[in-house]
Amino acid sequence: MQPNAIEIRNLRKSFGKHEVLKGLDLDVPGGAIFALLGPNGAGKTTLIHILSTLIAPDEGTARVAGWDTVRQKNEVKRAISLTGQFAAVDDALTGEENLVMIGRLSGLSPAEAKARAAELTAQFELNGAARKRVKTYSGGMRRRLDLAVSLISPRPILFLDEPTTGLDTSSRRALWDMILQLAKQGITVFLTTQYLEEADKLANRIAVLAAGRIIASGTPAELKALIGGEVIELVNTNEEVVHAIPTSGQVGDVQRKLAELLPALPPETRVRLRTPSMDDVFVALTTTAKEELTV
Ligand SMILES: Nc1ncnc2c1ncn2[C@@H]1O[C@H](COP(=O)(O)OP(=O)(O)OP(=O)(O)O)[C@@H](O)[C@H]1O
Repeated sequence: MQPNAIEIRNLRKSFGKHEVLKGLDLDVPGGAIFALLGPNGAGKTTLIHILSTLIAPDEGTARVAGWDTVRQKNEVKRAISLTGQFAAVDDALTGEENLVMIGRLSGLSPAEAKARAAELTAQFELNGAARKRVKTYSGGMRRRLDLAVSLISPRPILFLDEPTTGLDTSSRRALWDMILQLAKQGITVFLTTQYLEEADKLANRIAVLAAGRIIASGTPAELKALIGGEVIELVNTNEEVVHAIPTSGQVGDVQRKLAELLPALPPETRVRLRTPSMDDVFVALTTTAKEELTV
């Protein structure tokens, strides 16, 4: 088994009095396509910014590729690609010129940069557009170029912040295929999305961020079991649900799942078992996400 690509422990972040992340714990296995689901303002981008060293947490730790995001920033940066952040695409240049320029900035020779640009324009189906200025690109082409640019020098972990927001269905599916191909090459993909369907199609691990906490996590099948199975809810003294864990409801399964969590739980945590609905699980998600759920 590969080690975890990302390990987050008790991560907290506030902006002024607004507490955005309220003590996150999360592991992302190496080689996974991991989807972080959550409504607008849940803190998804904030978490990506912490993981990619752009901002520091107030408390807790995050390790990316084994490196601490505060104390070992440079090592983290060398292990990750971040779409649309480190690599600013210049609208006045063509797609190819952008790729060559970023290739040169990443230390490739002119010939290597040209070769890598050609490879990436083919991989991201931008052949026809490579010689056109980026300002003439559609939203889908622009996203594909962003992704290509971030992959000029391949890194083991790729962050994609809402990669398909605003894209039409066919562009979205084309981008999903490309993300799946990257995962086949062994890249760990950490993406955020507001679309449950997207997480379901792409990801092998999903976590739902709402009100500053991970309210549910697991494989897509486990999350779906939340709809039809039972849910163990762990509730803190403020009546907040701190964990929602899918279970068959049988005594052995409940016992095993509680035993796994027990060492990390404050003793005053209360346990309840309930029949879930999709609305319960994704209660904090946006209307858009809820529409996707009913498709
Ligand atoms: N630099 C900042 N200063 C003040 N508040 C901020 C800052 N960055 C984010 N926030 C606030 O933190 C909250 C979480 O924002 P964030 O962008 O992380 O959410 P998100 O889940 O990515 O949302 P979206 O889906 O809308 O992109 C929001 O209420 C936002 O207004």
